[in-house]
Amino acid sequence: WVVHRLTTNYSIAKRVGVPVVVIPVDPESPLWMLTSDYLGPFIDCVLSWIPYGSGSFTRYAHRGWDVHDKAKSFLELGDAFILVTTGKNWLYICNADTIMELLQRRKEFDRPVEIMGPPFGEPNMGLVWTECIRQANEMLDYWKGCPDIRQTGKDVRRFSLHVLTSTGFGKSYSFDRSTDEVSKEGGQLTYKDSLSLILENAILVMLLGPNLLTGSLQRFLPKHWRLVGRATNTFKKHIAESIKEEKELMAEGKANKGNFISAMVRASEEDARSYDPSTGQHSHGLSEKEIFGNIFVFNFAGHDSIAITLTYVITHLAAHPEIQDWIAAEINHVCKEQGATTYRDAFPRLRRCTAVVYETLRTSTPFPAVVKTTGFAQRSIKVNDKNLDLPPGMNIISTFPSMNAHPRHWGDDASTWRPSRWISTNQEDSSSEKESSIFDREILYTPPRGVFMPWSDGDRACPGKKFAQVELTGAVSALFKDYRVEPVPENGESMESARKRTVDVIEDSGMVLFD
Ligand code: HEM
Repeated sequence: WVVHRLTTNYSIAKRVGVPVVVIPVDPESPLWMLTSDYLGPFIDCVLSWIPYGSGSFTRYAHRGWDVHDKAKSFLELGDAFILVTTGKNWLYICNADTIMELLQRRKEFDRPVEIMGPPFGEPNMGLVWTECIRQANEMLDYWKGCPDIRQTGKDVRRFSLHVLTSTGFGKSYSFDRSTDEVSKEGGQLTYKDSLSLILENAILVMLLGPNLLTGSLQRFLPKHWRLVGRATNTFKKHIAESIKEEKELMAEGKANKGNFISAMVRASEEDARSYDPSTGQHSHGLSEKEIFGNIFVFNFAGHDSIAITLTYVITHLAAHPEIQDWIAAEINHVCKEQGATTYRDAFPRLRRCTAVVYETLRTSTPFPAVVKTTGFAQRSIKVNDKNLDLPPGMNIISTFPSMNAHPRHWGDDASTWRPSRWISTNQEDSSSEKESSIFDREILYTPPRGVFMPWSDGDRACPGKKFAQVELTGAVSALFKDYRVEPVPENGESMESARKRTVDVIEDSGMVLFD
């Protein structure tokens, strides 16, 4: 079967006219997804003893291979190549124009799965800013009490969860770690506990589905799965109550609560009142199930993405004390000397802090690719001057880590983490600018369209882009205003070698399905 699939897919791929690489597995198979993290290193080890070891299997069979490979494959094979697997054929693209075209021709190259984004308006950004500064300061207070911090991951996830519960649901929690051990056995789960359990077990929830976890067969499931089922039920109840409250406020003509769920309920109610004269149809607004789905997507998409990026930011900064001083000078100027602390005053001026976030997303992006499909039809796409005819059922991958590391766009030091590449200084010295400091004349670089897209682009781009920029810039400014981070040296190790080890840890990091 494997040989039959591979030869069929290979002959289809060959006709497209770009280089072809073959791997004898299906990266989309659930079995391979669950086992590849464990089997991958073992297979690598076995294959390294035979001549085939340096070939395509070890290089391309792991999920997230492009995170480590960066631009190498594209420098060797050109801007497009096809990975033939026992499942689909995957066309990998590292070309800004082609990627933009793919994202814009949405009707032809849709996403394999449809999901809808909730509203992310500018009015909510002040709330995001206030909450992320508060959470970052409380996280800092907690860290100040620790002799050294061996693991930031858990704390940063807590930070990100709290920003979501506050902005999404109007529930503000203190960072306090002593409330970690809530009674999850018999007692009532809070909104935060249930959301946290769902997010930590999101793969389980998606694989088994909420119906199985909460239905009549629930009592036959393992204890932990039952707890996740209980969390799913409780979460739904909290959302239902919140929707009801918001509708009552609306009916009484009262102001909304200023969080995402209320924004979504109101947008949905307005939509339900609208009438489309061209079709003669009234819109139905969003059902409770759809609002629940949107809230889940909002939380799922906004949780780990922030936690992963902030973890990388802190780790990069630990290896680069000079950049900590560079951003501290800006934070000092904007927040202390100029007294700008609000979203409107401070965020647009903290360009160096944003540059640190962008440079981290460039070198260690949490979303390595956007996947499109040709669907049921034959499509064509241009890569440089060549038109490629693509067969139905082919996946097309725009690989961000490769684009982000390509010397064509980022120069010879593309693989170096250097936030200053994002900042230029306006040299003009008009009379009104004489008083202004260097910080006020700095400009944040905007790369050409299609070159830097951690949030994707086009009409299916991340709706949380601004949310993420505000939250991450706010967190960096709060954490590094008065404090510095440095690696903890191991026995007898110099600080220089500890910093080098920190960079190695980043280089060695990658994607895993479970931790
Ligand atoms: C550094 C942080 C983030 C990055 C790099 C990021 C990146 C992305 C990307 C690349 C997509 C498109 C995925 C695809 O097309 O397959 C996406 C979708 C999405 N993101 Fe983000 N995101 C971030 C933070 C957030 C935050 C904070 C939120 C919400 C608070 C959020 C909400 C969403 C939602 C709801 C979608 C799905 C949109 C849809 O289906 O139309 N994201 N994100």
